Amino acid sequence: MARYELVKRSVALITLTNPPVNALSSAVRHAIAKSMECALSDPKVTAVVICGENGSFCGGADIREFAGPLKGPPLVPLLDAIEAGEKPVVAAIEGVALGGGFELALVCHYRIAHSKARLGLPEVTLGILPAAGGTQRLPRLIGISAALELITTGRHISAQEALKLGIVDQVTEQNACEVAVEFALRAVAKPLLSRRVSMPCKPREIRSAAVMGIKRECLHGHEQDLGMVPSLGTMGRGIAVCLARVGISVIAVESENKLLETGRQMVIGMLERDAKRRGVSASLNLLKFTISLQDLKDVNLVIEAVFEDMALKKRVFQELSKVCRPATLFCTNTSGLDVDALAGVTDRPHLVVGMHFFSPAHVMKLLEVVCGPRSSSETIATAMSLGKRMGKVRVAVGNCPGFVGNRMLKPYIDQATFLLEEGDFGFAMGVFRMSDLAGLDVGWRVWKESGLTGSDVDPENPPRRRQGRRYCPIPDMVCEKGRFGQKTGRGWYMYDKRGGTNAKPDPLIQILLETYRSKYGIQPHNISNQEIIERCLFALANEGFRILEDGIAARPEDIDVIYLFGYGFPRHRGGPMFYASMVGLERVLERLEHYHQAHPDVPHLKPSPLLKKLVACGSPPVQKWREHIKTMHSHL
Ligand SMILES: CCC[C@H](O)CC(=O)SCCNC(=O)CCNC(=O)[C@H](O)C(C)(C)COP(=O)([O-])OP(=O)([O-])OC[C@H]1O[C@@H](n2cnc3c(N)ncnc32)[C@H](O)[C@@H]1OP(=O)([O-])[O-]
Repeated sequence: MARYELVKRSVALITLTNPPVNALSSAVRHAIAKSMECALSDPKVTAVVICGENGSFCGGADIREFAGPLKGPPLVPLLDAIEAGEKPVVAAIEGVALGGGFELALVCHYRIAHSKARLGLPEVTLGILPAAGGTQRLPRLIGISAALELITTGRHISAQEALKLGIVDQVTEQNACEVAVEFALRAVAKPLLSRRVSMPCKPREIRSAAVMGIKRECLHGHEQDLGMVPSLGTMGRGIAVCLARVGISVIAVESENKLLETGRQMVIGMLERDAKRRGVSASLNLLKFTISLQDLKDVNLVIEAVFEDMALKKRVFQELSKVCRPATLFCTNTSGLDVDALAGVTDRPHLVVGMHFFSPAHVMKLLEVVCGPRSSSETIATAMSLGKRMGKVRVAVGNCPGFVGNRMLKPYIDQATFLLEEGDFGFAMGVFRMSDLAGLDVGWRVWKESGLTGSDVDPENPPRRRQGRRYCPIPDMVCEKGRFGQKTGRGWYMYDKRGGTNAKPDPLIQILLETYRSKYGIQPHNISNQEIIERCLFALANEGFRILEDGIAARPEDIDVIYLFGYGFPRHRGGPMFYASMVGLERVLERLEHYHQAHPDVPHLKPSPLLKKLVACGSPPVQKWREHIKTMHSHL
């Protein structure tokens, strides 16, 4: 029922022989157990390959034995023992690996599939669930949502899809068994721990990383030849410094020699100042600067920090897929773009993750690690552990526009814009100062991309409303005047120079406001500090409740950490969610209801269902909110 032979002098080849589909009958299970015992105890054997006779790996539990009592060794402990063994086991999958056959492949440390192979967990079609570890191992390998889809539909997938999902390590057109034997020989010296799918996920050790950025100016004109245009922008420089100062070798990518030299000097200067301050020597020998993407072929990980433009980022990842080794992790430093859409253009979606650094990256503590639906647990664990090594406060978040921090910022800024006043709440800076610092053009571009403003939008039809809700066009008007904030020396405030930080009220903004109000017949009235605080901060927390409901953040404390470390939320207030609990959820709900009634065209003021639910449950303390949240993100 299984043939055992030694090939290439050191590989134990176990061939299942139970026609027609090598199902796991009691005799087959018995033969596998005996063969594994031989392989693990024979010192000549350094690796094992399991395959099936006649071009079929294994069709699963033997349906013909379903009616009778269980005989022979049970499958689960047998599979656990294969996974736990100290010699690498490679599955050579030809034909089918279904049900228990797929589960057998999942306990092997590596999986090689023939291009025509099909894999799946069809148990649901028989009215049962996978019972030999598939429901546990598959989600660990490819994430809950992808695994759940396969388990609940029973769908068979092709070898190519299995490769994309990260289920198999290699697809071959040749004899899968022969390829697997060669693969097994190469796997002999490698550590097995991270290959055991059922074991807790271990992060990879990152020794070398590449950081690449593209300046906005490079967006147009050169885009056809991406290999030539990468350039180390502000974020890229900060990230390179963070990596080098913790002992990781860094290749920083620039687009041309002139930019390369400027970038090199800036990074070296930053590292030297940092080392002096800390009383250590600067790790300059870890840095390499290049204008060739080919130099990235051997790095463990790439952090892409190009200009925030989806088309551009996609092209970068397509190029990286061609250049880098298949095992290289790809991280995108984006402040809100769809990480999964980027993963989708690569040849390794499971190795793609978001790393949202905050500017300046070598100073700001916060790092949002954005888990795409296809990011593998190992990829996320590696990004989290790399962030830890870089001294960051890491928060794993889900993938949605703006993730956690920037998604919550939108209703907060909206309220401030509607009010056009500053609150005095103890924030490191008010909304308008913060917007000037971040750059007003950033939000303007996002609004244009989402069709809220721009040349295609008629601002008067209807006025002050867009996409069925209230819209304040004043920020657009400020941007149209070329006032992008501190970097242009003018924004909501005026500054002594470009890049200056000394903000003064600008009479021109006052004139703009007055003209605007008179055009639309708006009678300005006094707004109390209390209303300013309530509308801004309760809208902020309200979005936080929605984020919890959507499973984008795992717990309210994570949201608070993001706001404390990334957005200057006053420490003594504990973060927006803790603040809401201190004010009292009932009060927050009552005020939001009040403001939503007064402004029914502002959906962000509508109390979230989770807030209502928590109030209905007697307003439990923050640490108990999790018990009331239905949606849990697979990776958080
Ligand atoms: C602890 C348990 C854990 C586990 O989670 C539970 C399971 O694995 S549940 C199991 C999960 N697995 C499944 O649900 C797989 C169900 N099987 C299939 O989907 C298709 O048969 C397969 C795709 C394999 C081949 O399709 P195709 O090329 O169109 O060919 P075909 O359809 O004409 O079949 C050819 C011959 O193979 C025979 N046979 C097939 N499977 C088994 C089996 N498991 N056993 C025995 N025999 C099996 C079939 O009866 C037929 O025999 P015959 O004497 O010539 O009449």
